Amino acid sequence: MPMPFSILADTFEKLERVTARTQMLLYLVELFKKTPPDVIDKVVYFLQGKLWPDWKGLPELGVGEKLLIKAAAISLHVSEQQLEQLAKRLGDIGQAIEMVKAEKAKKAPAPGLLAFIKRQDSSTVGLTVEKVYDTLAKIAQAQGEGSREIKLKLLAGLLAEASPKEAKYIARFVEGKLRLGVGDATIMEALAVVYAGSASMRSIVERAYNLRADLGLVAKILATKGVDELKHIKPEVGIPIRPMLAERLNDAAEILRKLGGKALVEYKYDGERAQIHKKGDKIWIFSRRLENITYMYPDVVEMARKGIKANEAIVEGEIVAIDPETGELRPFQVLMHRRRKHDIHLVLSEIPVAVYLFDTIYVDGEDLTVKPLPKRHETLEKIIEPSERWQLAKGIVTDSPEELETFFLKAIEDGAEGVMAKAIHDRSIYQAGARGWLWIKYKRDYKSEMSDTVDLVVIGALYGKGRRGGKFGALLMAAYDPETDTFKSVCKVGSGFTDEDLERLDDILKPYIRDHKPARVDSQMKPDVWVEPALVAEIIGAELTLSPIHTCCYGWVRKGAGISIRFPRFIRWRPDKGPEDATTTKELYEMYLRQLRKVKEAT
Ligand SMILES: Nc1ncnc2c1ncn2[C@@H]1O[C@H](COP(=O)(O)OP(=O)(O)OP(=O)(O)O)[C@@H](O)[C@H]1O
Repeated sequence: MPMPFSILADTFEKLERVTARTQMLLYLVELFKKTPPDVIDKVVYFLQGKLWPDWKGLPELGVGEKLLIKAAAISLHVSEQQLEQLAKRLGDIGQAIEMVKAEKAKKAPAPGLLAFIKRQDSSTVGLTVEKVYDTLAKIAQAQGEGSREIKLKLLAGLLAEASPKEAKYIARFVEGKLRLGVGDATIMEALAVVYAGSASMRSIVERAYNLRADLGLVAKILATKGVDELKHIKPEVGIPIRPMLAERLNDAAEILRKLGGKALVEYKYDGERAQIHKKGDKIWIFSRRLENITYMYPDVVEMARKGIKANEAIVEGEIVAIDPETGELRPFQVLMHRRRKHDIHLVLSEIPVAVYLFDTIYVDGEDLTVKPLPKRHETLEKIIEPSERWQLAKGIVTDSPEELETFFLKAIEDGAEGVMAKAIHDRSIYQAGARGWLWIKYKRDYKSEMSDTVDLVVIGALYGKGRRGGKFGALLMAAYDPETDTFKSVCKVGSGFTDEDLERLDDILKPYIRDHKPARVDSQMKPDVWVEPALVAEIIGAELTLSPIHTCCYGWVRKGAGISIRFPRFIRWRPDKGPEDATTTKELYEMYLRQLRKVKEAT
């Protein structure tokens, strides 16, 4: 049974206006109930605002504003100029198209019999989700010579067939501006309700998504084969796995206690996490956010091809910039220059890298995520052929806090960020997508009371004063709460920015500015403009404090108060992190408790 695209357009309209996550969930449940199982993947991709997972490295739509206006003008029989002006006035091309289309429909002459029949016919079938998806996919795949014409024709045809509302959303999708503010976790919860009978089954959907980062695919397996099938999902080469993450502590003895007395302690390299997949001669590299970054590291591809002895494998390591002369480690910022350079081959010698491997997830048919760390490590050692720039992370196994502390100091001296301590007991499995106490990071002290930075998400912006009048001067920042899939306010940060940071702020924020509070944002403080949670920044402050205004951990420590940061300072953007990778409310709570303990010990 084909699914009318109008159902999706109606849902988009509702989602756009929603201000509470519970309501958002209800709309999604309603939508999935109306979705035939064989198109659920497409519906999920539409909700994510994409045609396929980013990591697939498939082409994007490749339709700019100009082409969109041209296609819409053809389909509407109006001039491009006319449409462009209206779009400018409304600040939204989608809305302009909708308006002109609705106006035309009203003015259309009384239909002759043929047109009447045609209209009746198309209104019963109308545009289907499949047709819209397939046409958009064709538009994306049109590459090379003559592709502009093909894209134009396909898009104009699609817009001509659409109703005014459908055309609006198609245009927004094409522009990459279909920002519904629906998080993956909320989609998963709705899927669990509809196809597995209860929201509590979200964890099974989540596990599958953690091992196969393709929510459309996971939804389709669930909808067509049932929840049992999801339980048996294994990693697959070429499909990224959501990475295992670490908790944090700053005390060697406490770290060892938490890990069961004895641990593998490794350098925590300050670079970019890389999940390297190998199948025969083919290599993929995925980032911490599961983007396909293979093209950025042709040198690492070569190293992996030579340095992995297995035929099929998934290994993890940190790519670090090194000094071309001395081979010493260089900081993360140096590596990030590679992201900004267009001609990668030019920077290969300018910014050489080394890879320090620390885990293996899959080797020649064997799913290692369910195996304890010592077994995974042993396998890693077996399949790696080390070379100067391709080796295992430096590490020791220890049960002594003193030894751990000395190793930590040595790591810092060598240019690492600190150490990663990892459990080595029988239950030390690879927890894909989870931040747990099996891995603990111990980072350098930033010489202030607040001993570690946090990564917070921008949810609002405030205009500056004086010299900065009329431009943004401060950001409202939030922590992520995975339980409720919401972003809770922590602090307003207005210092630490360089002049250059401030100059770029307007441009960086622009695509995410909203005229109402985004549905997943939980904040009592009202900024000058709301910002859709998308941008992550690293923040440090003097200390964690209790605040009556901020909603992070509200009521956890004291009734009527949340946790905030005193004297927060911006350190840097974290483009390698998505909003759901930000510091969580629970982490801030634990940091607050530790700080409290330290203060007590000192007095
Ligand atoms: N030996 C190592 N083992 C595991 N991870 C390592 C190691 N060395 C460096 N890392 C990096 O440390 C990160 C683990 O810290 P965490 O799970 O908190 O992620 P994160 O939030 O990106 O960390 P941070 O913000 O502290 O850099 C990994 O994602 C990886 O990039």
